[in-house]
Amino acid sequence: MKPYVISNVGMTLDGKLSTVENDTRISGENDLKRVHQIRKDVDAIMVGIGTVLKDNPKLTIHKIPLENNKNPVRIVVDSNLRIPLDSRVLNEDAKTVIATTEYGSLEQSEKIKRIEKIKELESIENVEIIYSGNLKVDLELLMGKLSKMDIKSILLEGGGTLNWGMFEKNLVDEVRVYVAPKIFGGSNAPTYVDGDGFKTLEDCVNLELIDYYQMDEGIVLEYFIKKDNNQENQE
Ligand SMILES: NC(=O)C1=CN([C@@H]2O[C@H](COP(=O)(O)OP(=O)(O)OC[C@H]3O[C@@H](n4cnc5c(N)ncnc54)[C@H](O)[C@@H]3O)[C@@H](O)[C@H]2O)C=CC1
Ligand SMILES: Nc1nc(O)c(N)c(N[C@@H]2O[C@H](COP(=O)(O)O)[C@@H](O)[C@H]2O)n1
Repeated sequence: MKPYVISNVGMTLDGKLSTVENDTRISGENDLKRVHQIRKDVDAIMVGIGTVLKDNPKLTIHKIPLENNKNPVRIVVDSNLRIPLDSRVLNEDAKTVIATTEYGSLEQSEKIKRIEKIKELESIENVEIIYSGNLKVDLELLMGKLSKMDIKSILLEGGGTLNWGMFEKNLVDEVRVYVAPKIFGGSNAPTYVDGDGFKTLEDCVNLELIDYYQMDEGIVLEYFIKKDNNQENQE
């Protein structure tokens, strides 16, 4: 069993998650409330280390009232333990899981030093390091481990590199995106799904539209991922 994964982003009409200079103001206030409602409905929120380094997000419920003082678990996918110790995701507002590799490109002695530093934070019992794969985090293995930790649902909040990793391995179940009526442009601006990309139509992910509605100045689109992708693409 793997957790149910909902992928959400706020993107421009040209699929950008930020400008080339990392201006990420895409969603309006109502859309951010919609995102925080999803945060409330899931067991965990997952991002890549690129997003932590660029945005320093809190990844808590703070745009709508928090009930029972219970934030979802925060998961940071971080192969080489680049997470700064003063990152907001390491504060005491919620539990944080750092998913890293057994052996990465990082010198083992350096990695051990970083683990020791993070373990000092573990004394406040809200940070846990889990290991899956080598060189980069094995996302399929990670999903199995998270499932065993009783994480049944995850909101995947990007960025483009991690989104690719999750789509490539067919680990996403549902997509909800806010599309702002803006064009950011720029081949170096992150898009919804970056990475290597699928090579042919036969390989790509197919989606089924389930709902769409206006929000702020943009539109929200909701899709299920078609799981019989290969069959679909060969018809
Ligand atoms: N508008 C929006 O809704 C959002 C915008 N963003 C933007 O996206 C940008 C960050 O995106 P990225 O730089 O692409 O970073 P990212 O957040 O996708 O993190 C990528 C990192 O994840 C790690 N990783 C480990 N194993 C992996 C695997 N198997 N597959 C993929 N990644 C793996 C790698 O260290 C990789 O560098 C920022 O500019 C941020 O502002 C991020 C989230 C939401
Ligand atoms: N849905 C959405 N719309 C935007 O316009 C955004 N810039 C983002 N960014 C994501 O939200 C994180 C910030 O979370 P906190 O408010 O700090 O809890 C950011 O890191 C992106 O993952 N999302």
